[in-house]
Amino acid sequence: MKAIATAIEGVFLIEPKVFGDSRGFFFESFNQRAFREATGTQHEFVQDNHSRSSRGVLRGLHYQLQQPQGKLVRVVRGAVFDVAVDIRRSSPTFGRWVGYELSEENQRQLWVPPGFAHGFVVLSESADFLYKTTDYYAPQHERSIRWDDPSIGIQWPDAGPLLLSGKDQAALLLQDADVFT
Ligand SMILES: Cc1cn([C@H]2C[C@H](O)[C@@H](COP(=O)(O)OP(=O)(O)O[C@H]3O[C@@H](C)C(=O)[C@@H](O)[C@H]3O)O2)c(=O)[nH]c1=O
Repeated sequence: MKAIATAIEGVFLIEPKVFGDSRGFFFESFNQRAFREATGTQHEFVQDNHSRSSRGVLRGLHYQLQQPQGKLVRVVRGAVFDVAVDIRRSSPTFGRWVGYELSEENQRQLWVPPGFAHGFVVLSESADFLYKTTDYYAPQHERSIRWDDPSIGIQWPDAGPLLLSGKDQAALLLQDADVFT
């Protein structure tokens, strides 16, 4: 696998080594030793999640204020534009975002460390989104920042009419949200 540094330190775009042959393909979708070496971290993953969404579904921007989760995310069907926003107040990149298309075709993964808000929008008819997390789901600590917060200025690609959960429609602006120190 190849871990490509992004504009935000600690966030990596990961390209697995894919072995194609006449039967199809094979790749290691997660290898703890390779992941730790590539990212320089010692994280342990404790939960795997799978969501399915249709075109225009936007989930985000989510984080857990306590029990913050690092997330290793990928798409096994369809395509999404996936975004990580640095919400660590003391970080030199506080409020900055990076975004990448992750798809069934490019088989890319994004490593979103703890301390970031995360979200994605679905670009294909449907998308199956898989991710590993470094801490357990803790709904009482869940928070959501507005996907269109002008102070963050994420340049979302056009995905047609958007569909958000009630929770995400009621999300806060970054300036009003509790974030990490
Ligand atoms: C995230 C999560 C949800 N749930 C339940 C709660 C709820 O009834 C249902 C749907 O939850 P949500 O609406 O929060 O799902 P969703 O909007 O997909 O939330 C996810 O969005 C992406 C962007 C992330 O980064 C994730 O960490 C997570 O916050 O699933 C769990 O049981 N465990 C979990 O880990």
